[in-house]
Amino acid sequence: MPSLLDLHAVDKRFGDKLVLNAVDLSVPRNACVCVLGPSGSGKTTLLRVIAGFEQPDGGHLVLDGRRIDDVPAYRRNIGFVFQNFALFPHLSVEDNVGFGLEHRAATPMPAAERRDRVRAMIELVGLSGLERRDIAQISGGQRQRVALARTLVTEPSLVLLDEPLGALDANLRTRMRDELRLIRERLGVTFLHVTGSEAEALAMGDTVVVLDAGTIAQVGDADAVYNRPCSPAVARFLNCYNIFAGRLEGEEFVGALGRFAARDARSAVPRRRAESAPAYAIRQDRIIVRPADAELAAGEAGIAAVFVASEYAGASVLSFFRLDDGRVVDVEDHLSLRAPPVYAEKQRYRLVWKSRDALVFP
Ligand SMILES: Nc1ncnc2c1ncn2[C@@H]1O[C@H](COP(=O)(O)OP(=O)(O)OP(=O)(O)O)[C@@H](O)[C@H]1O
Repeated sequence: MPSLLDLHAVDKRFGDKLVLNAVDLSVPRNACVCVLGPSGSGKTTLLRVIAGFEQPDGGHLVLDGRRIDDVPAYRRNIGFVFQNFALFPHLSVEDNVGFGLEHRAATPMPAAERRDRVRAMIELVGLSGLERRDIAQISGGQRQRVALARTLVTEPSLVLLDEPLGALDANLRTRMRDELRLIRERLGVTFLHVTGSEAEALAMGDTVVVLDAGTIAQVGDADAVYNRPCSPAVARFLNCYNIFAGRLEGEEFVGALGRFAARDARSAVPRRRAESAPAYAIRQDRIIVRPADAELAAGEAGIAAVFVASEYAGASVLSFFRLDDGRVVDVEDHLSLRAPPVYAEKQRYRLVWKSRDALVFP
């Protein structure tokens, strides 16, 4: 089936700065595509260009088989959910949700039909009973739902969400992630969601797109992006890899940490970015902590390090080890797999991993 939205070589400049650089992107119908990128990578600009709030400086956009470059924002049938929700504080929940319908550019809708649509949408996002409340009298999570309902009630073909969970506290964010997914699936609408949170992108995206300084660095499902980041930069955004610099010498990766076999490491990493320096990456949860004098088995690599501290992170414990050159290596122990680790402070250990679990970026 043809995609709902296609961007072809889209550029956007602000002054001298190329903020979007030849962006090619396909958004399938009835899917959630999450764009993950650090602050300043161009996520909001990408959404604003798609919505029609900004004009691209190059390339073109196709929505539902139709070029939309010259279509004004209000006629694109694209919804936008802003990070700060942008609700009207002096209006009730119901009036906020109804606002979009009331001010439609096309023919006005009869009042009774409008009311039914608003009520149905309020029910869908789980806010029945709060219709008459002012925005100031509801919680952050409820405001989030109002913002979503206000966008969805106009039946857009595509909904753009700009860090929609960024204003919520951590607990609520996790709950709303599931809620958003369920609502999207129920309506069969397409979401293009941008976020700086790798957890959010991996949990919500049927497709995850990694944006690095205005360029698409990788596109894949969550599993592919998480397990096979295509560059050190992507691995860094994922926040779950220890990354070491060095160079490839024959079948070994050589760096300040020593020499590691790269032959059976997963060195066939796709598409090396021309500007990225060689690197060796090992996921935090692939490292096993052994006594300092433990021997390495065949196919294993390891380094000596001193335990510094641990911190609980919900279902896992993150432990920090200092290497001889001062750098810190993070080790993650999933509590579903192992008992909580007990490491002695300032004690020396050997951090061990299977060479084949390492990623080598030549
Ligand atoms: N209207 C503008 N005029 C000039 N520069 C801009 C404008 N809007 C954005 N920029 C610049 O473009 C770059 C990308 O900004 P953008 O807001 O798209 O990034 P982002 O990935 O959404 O960041 P964040 O996660 O911090 O919101 C930044 O360097 C920003 O300063």
